[in-house]
Amino acid sequence: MSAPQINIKRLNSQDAGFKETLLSSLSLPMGDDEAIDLAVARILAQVQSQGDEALVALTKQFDRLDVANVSDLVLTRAELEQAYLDLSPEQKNALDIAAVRVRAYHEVQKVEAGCHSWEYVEADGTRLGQKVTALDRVGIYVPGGKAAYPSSVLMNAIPAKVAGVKEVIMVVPTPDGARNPLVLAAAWLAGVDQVFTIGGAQAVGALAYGTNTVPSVDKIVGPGNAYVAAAKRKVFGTVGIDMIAGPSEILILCDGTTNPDWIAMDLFSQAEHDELAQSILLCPDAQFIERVQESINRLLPEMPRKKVIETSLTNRALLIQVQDMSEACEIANAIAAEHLEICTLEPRKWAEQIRHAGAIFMGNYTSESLGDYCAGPNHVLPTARTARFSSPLGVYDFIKRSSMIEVSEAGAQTLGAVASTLAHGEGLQAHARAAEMRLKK
Ligand SMILES: NC(=O)c1ccc[n+]([C@@H]2O[C@H](COP(=O)([O-])OP(=O)(O)OC[C@H]3O[C@@H](n4cnc5c(N)ncnc54)[C@H](O)[C@@H]3O)[C@@H](O)[C@H]2O)c1
Ligand SMILES: N[C@H](CO)Cc1c[nH]c[nH+]1
Ligand SMILES: [Zn+2]
Repeated sequence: MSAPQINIKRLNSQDAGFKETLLSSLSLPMGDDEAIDLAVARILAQVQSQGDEALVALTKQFDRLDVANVSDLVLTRAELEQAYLDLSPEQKNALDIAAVRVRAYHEVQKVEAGCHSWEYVEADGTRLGQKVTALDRVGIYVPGGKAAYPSSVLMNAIPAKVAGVKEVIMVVPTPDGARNPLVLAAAWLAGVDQVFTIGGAQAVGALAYGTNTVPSVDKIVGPGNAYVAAAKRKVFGTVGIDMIAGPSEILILCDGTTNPDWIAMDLFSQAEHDELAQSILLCPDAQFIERVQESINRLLPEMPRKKVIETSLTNRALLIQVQDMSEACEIANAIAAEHLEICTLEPRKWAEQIRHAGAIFMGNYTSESLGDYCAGPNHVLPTARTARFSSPLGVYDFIKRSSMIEVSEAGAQTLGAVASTLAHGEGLQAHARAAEMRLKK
């Protein structure tokens, strides 16, 4: 019996109106849905006014977890450690290796991405510089509605700890009370300081405003669904946020030299996250696109998450025939995908033409899924075309900079004259006088 045909939208870059059709098929940034916005505003107000009591009620309502007291939503460090100790040797080893690799990458990032203080001294002795300090306390949101994400625990907590954040507070929903042992173990391994089993907008509200039990934080990071995204947008200003990371995306550029089964499975790998996830293939070879479609049809029925994958592929995926690889790169820059795989003979050559992508995976052996778990770079990445202006979560998200200025007596003479002239020009006499008073008579 032949495999059922999965209906995936086909486009050709030569079609009339291709660019418009493509752009209108891409994901929109999350958090713009009016009904969700309203629901989230109510939840945040409830958390702000009722604190712990609201957390208990909302966790019962949305996660079907009925606890008598908010203390039942707290996980102790001992529980986290026990979860780690109870892992199978294989799981422990995999988690350890992933944590070591993620830490190593972010240690290098801390040095190379300018996450250190610096200063220089001018000829007259004036010192100027930048002081870098880690945030005091951050909240990490670990999604848990449709799947459990131990890898996201590592990706959020490790860079925070590498940056020097003293307190990392984690929230993770446990629908129906189901705690994922790998999530708890990852929290222990990454050095998370406190964990609360709460999720959604109520968890974001608790971290932003604080309750008697949940401490308020300075910044909230981590991906989540539309409720989490809307809540993060709303609390921004009270606390910092990293970005609004939406449903997963993968864009594959392939010259037709890769095993089509590999391409099909890589498309599945992001589609299986969410019905709203988006998988796109750009390829100049029409016959190869047919072979990928055949692989999809044959491989999908054996996937445990085939329902989610099929919905995502039929509603959101695109198989696009392009003129050549150069055009594929141009289109990839317009899409600005979260994950970009370049499955070609000369991946580095094409990567040079890419300006916009959250993460670029080069070569046939670099499946995106390696990056999700253990390559080392962060898997929390900009989605919905925001890679045009934002970057992966990193050590730099957990630090801030203060400008340092120490003007010498000699420096005050030259700078004082300049400041005085400009201040008078702005009509700000006190500014001028403050500079002039320091001038030698
Ligand atoms: N970019 C990344 O790094 C990354 C990593 C992992 C997951 N993801 C994405 O994160 C998302 C995770 O979503 P999820 O749903 O699995 O978990 P989630 O933890 O983000 O959301 C679950 C919470 O949503 C709230 N909620 C659900 N329905 C609600 C309703 N009707 N009203 C109010 N609140 C409601 C509940 O409080 C629940 O605890 C997926 O889109 C996935 O693709 C992204
Ligand atoms: N691909 C997700 C980010 O879009 C991250 C992830 C976690 N686990 C598996 N995948
Ligand atoms: Zn993934």
